[in-house]
Amino acid sequence: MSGVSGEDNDYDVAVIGYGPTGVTAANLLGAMGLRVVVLERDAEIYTRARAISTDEEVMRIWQRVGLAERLERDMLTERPLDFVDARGRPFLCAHPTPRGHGHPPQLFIYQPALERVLRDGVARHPNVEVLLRHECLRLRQSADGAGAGVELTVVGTADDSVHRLRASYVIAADGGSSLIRSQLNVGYEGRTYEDRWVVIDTEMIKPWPDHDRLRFHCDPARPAVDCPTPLGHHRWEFPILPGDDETYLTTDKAVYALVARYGISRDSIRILRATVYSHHVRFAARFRVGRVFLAGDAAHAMPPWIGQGMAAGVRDAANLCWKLDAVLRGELPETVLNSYEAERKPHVREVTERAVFVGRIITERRRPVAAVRNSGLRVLNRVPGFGNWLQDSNWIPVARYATGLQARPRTKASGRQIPQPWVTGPDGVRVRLDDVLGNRWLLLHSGSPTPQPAWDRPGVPSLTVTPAGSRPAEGTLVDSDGVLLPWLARHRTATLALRPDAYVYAAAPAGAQLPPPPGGFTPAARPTATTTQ
Ligand SMILES: O=C(O)CCc1cccc(O)c1
Repeated sequence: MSGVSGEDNDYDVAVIGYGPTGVTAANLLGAMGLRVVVLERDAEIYTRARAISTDEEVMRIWQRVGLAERLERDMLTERPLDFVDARGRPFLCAHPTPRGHGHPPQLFIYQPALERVLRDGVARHPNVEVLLRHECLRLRQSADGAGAGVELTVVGTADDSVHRLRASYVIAADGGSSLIRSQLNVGYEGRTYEDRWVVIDTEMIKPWPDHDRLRFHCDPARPAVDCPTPLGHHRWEFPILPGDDETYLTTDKAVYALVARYGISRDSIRILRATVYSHHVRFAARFRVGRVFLAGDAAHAMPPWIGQGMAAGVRDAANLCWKLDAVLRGELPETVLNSYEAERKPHVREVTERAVFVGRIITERRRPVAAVRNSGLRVLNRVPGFGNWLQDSNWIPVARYATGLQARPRTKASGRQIPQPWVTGPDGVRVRLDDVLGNRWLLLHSGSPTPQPAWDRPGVPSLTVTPAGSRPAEGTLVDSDGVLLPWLARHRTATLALRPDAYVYAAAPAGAQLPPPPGGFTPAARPTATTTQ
């Protein structure tokens, strides 16, 4: 399969780091037909992986590369979440409800299994070359203009071979201690928490009561995370307190002593690994240096309390990859790549602030404050719907871009991602919305479409949403679940210009003209739908 560039050792995109961010980028870029090289220092999937959850928006991204259904088979859904006091009594309970992205709202994962499926997904793309045990020693960017790109000096650590590769762009997804970020001299400001945590992955041998719900044990003496993870696993996390012997705490003996407090014995779990981690709040000073983009933990780090660290990296990959594809194909000017940081950084900051806030609730060590917390939240929790409100509207901040790649003037719909209900496509088949949208620019109308001459070009198809019960027809999609038309009405919109990531670029009320497309916009026609599960 040929990509945009042609020469051997000459790639459209080099992805450095093959964790969840890198492997998602490789899947997205691979599906776009670009010529990609992935460089990964390690020989195997990292078994001491950290993430244990993901969410519906991230599943929507993996749906785009045809992997959501397969991944979900290895995930746990519909698991409630309790904050419990030192005696195990819940004071705050939440059962996540969907936000309308077409997937379960919260899914627990076993990261090594997830990465295996994502890597197998990359193997579908002969245009993606994966070089394990290869490290990028040096990057050199050549000046803009014809032939501009990045030269990578790469060492194969198996045989110390040195290679020179070229790529038009680089995605550095090489983790929190990113060598690429250091090479670029980009700061990584923020803080690292004093308390380190021992993170324990176990295999469940015999279930115990409440083994299948996420519980934050908000015990001021020693808080703990106790979380079901799929494929027969269970995760525990405990802080290392002043006076603890860190090395001892990772031994089986110490771990069994820690979990014994929750009635768990050697008959219930087998310890797979216990690793010590620090929590950080950090942001790269810049997400872009010329043709190199920092993504995932290389760009930002947050504490784990709302299960969003990995998700943030996957969102980075999704935001960046379609823009790189458009620029490489000459469909959009290079300047749109600045919108990556403009869109991602504010959202990551907001999510990080939320994680910090929730962490404060969980890890409160002052007994009197913890007592007030418990009784106050217990009262609030009895207010009907509070738990769900917490999950729905305030738990994980929704990405709504205030700046970035969107038209002016902004409308109520601008910068939002359209929900993803099930719809009936033109061929009468019931599918998720994105499978009809097909990862491309598209105009979506309700009612009788107002002609939009500024958008009239082959690469921007139009679809009209018709009410549930309508007959499927060419150029329409039936809002069979009754979600899209009310959403458009609520956002005072009759026509939307959607970006390939299903975010709203521009919106107009009935009879009005959309603002024009971005400058230099020359989209090529794409196939009708690109994703099948
Ligand atoms: O502590 C962790 O590692 C993550 C805990 C977590 C997982 C999923 C959702 C959530 O709110 C927290």
